[in-house]
Amino acid sequence: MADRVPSFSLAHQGIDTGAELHWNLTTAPLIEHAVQRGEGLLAKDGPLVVATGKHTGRSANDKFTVRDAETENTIWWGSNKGMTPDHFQALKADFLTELKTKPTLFVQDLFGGSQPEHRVRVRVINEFAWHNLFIRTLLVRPDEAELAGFEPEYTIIDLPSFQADPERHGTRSETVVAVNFSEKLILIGGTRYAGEMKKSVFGVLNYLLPVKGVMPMHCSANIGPNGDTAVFFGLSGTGKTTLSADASRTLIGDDEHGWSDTAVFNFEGGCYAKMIRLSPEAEPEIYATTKRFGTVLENVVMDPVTRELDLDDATLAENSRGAYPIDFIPNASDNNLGPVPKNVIMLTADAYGVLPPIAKLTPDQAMYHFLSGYTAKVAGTEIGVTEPSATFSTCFGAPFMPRHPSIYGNLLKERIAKGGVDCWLVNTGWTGGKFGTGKRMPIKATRALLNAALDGSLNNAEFRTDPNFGFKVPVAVPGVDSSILDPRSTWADKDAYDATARKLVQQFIDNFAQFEAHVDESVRQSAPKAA
Ligand SMILES: Nc1ncnc2c1ncn2[C@@H]1O[C@H](COP(=O)(O)OP(=O)(O)O)[C@@H](O)[C@H]1O
Ligand SMILES: C=C(OP(=O)(O)O)C(=O)O
Ligand SMILES: [Mn+2]
Repeated sequence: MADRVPSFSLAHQGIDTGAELHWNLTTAPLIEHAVQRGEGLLAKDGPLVVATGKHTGRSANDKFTVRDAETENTIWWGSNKGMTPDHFQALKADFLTELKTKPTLFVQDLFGGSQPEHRVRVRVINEFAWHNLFIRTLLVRPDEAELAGFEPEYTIIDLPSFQADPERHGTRSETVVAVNFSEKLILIGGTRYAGEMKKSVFGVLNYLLPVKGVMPMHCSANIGPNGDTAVFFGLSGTGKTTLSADASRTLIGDDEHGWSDTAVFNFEGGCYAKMIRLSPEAEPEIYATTKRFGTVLENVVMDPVTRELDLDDATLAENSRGAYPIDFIPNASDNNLGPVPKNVIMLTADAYGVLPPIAKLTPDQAMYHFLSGYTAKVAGTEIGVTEPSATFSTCFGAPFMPRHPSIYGNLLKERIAKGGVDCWLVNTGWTGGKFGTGKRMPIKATRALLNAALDGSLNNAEFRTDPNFGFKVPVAVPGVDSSILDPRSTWADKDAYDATARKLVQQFIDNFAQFEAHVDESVRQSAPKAA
C-alpha cells in the first residue's frame, strides 16, 4: 500500500469522515490520482497542469483571524481582520459536515520550517489530489521515522468547493481563509489558488517565531561564493524568486525564511515561481523546471493535443505559477540554511519609474523602507490602464504578518545593528518613464547591479545622494549602462518625473504616519522629502 498512515488519526482530532483517505502519498501516486480524477493533465515533458478558475491569486480580503483571548493582544488588528469565535464555530461545523460528504480526501503530514528547533508540524487535509501534491512540494517532508509518530500541531482543511455564507460565517464573500490560533485550525474554502495553503503556514510561523527570537521574513535567500548570505525582501512580483535563482549563488529558498542568532534558514522545501513570459535566457534554472515530472503548473496555457506549453499566454491568469521541489534548482542548498546575512536587499517593482535601480541604505533608511514595504504595480490588465497604483505592505508582507510591524521591525533593527550588514533598495520596476511610457528594468541589468552589491565592489563606487529619498545612488557601475542609474535622466519629460516623484514622496509620508510613534527620531528623519 502506498499510503503511510501515522498512528495519530483524524478521529484523534475529532474529525469524522467516511471518505476514503489517502495518507502521505508521494509525488507519482498523487499525480496519478489528479489525472484520473480529471483535476489536471500532463504536459509534454511531465509537469502536471491545472487551472484554478476564478481565483488565480490570493484572496487577501477574505482572510480572517479569530479574535479571542489568545489573539486579542497578540495580533495587530490594524491590518488583520477579525472573525468572532461564534462565526468560526459555525464555519467549522459546516466544514466538518462538508468533509463527511466527500468520497475521497488526501492528507499530508508536513513541517513548516526546515530546522527541527524552529518548525511546526502541520497536517493538511485536501479535497484535491493536486493541492495535496502542491503542499507536499512546498513544505518540508518528514522522513519515515518522523512520519510514523507524527502528531499535528496545526491542521489545515482545504475545501475549494466549500462556499462560505457571509450571513452565517461573517465572511465578505463565498471565499474564506480563517485562522484560529487557539484551536490551531485553518479553514480554507471557496478558492482553488494553491498559494493560500503555503502562505497560511507562513502566517503561523510569523506568529510563533518572534517569541523565540527568530525573525521571520517574506524574502528569498541565497549564498555567494564567499559564504556571504543575501536576503531579498519584496512583495509579490518584485523578483524574490527570479533573482534568488542565480547560477553563481547557492539557493536557500525563494519566499519564506527565518533569521536566528546563527543562521538564515528556509521555512519551505519547494519554490513557487511566476511562469508568465518566463524567459529561458533570463531565468534558465526556473525555466528548466517546466520540463520536469513533479512540477505543478497552475494556470499555464497548454495545447490540449500536443501538450506544448505556452508560457506567454495570459488567458487563464497573469499570475500563472509553477511549484517544484527546491532540489529542481541545480545549485540549491542541501541543508536549507546559510550564515547570517552580509547583505539585505529590499526589492520594489516601482511602476512609477521614480526609484533608481539600486540605492545604498543606512540602517535607519532600511528600517524606514522595511516598515513602509513599498511597491507599485499596474492597476490591472484591462486595455487603457496606464496609471500605476502604489502598494504599501508593511514588512513587505502585511497579509502574512499577524503581529505588530514593530515586532518584526525591531528584530531587523537589532540584527542590522550587530554590524556588518549592508542594506540596498533595488527597483526591478520601470525605467525611462512610468508604466505606459517606460519599460521594465532588464533582468540582466538588475542582476549585474546585484552582483556588484553582493560581491562588495559596489561599496567602492562613487555615489550621489538622491534629492527626494536621501539615499546614496551609484554613479557608475562596471558592466551597466550608467544612464539607467539616474532615473530622472531616463525620462524624456523631466517635469513629469519631478511631478511623479513628488506624488510618490507624499504617498510614502502619508503611509508612514501610522509608524511614527513606533520608531526613533533617526528613522523618522529618513523619510523622503520632495526636492
Ligand atoms: N528586472 C527584473 N527583476 C526581477 N524580475 C523581473 C525583472 N523584470 C521582469 N521581471 C519579471 O517579474 C516577475 C518577478 O516575479 P517573482 O520573481 O516571482 O517575484 P516574487 O517572487 O517576489 O513574487 C517575473 O515574472 C520576472 O520575469
Ligand atoms: C505565492 C505568493 O508569493 P510571491 O508572489 O511573493 O512569490 C503569493 O503572494 O501568493
Ligand atoms: Mn516568489
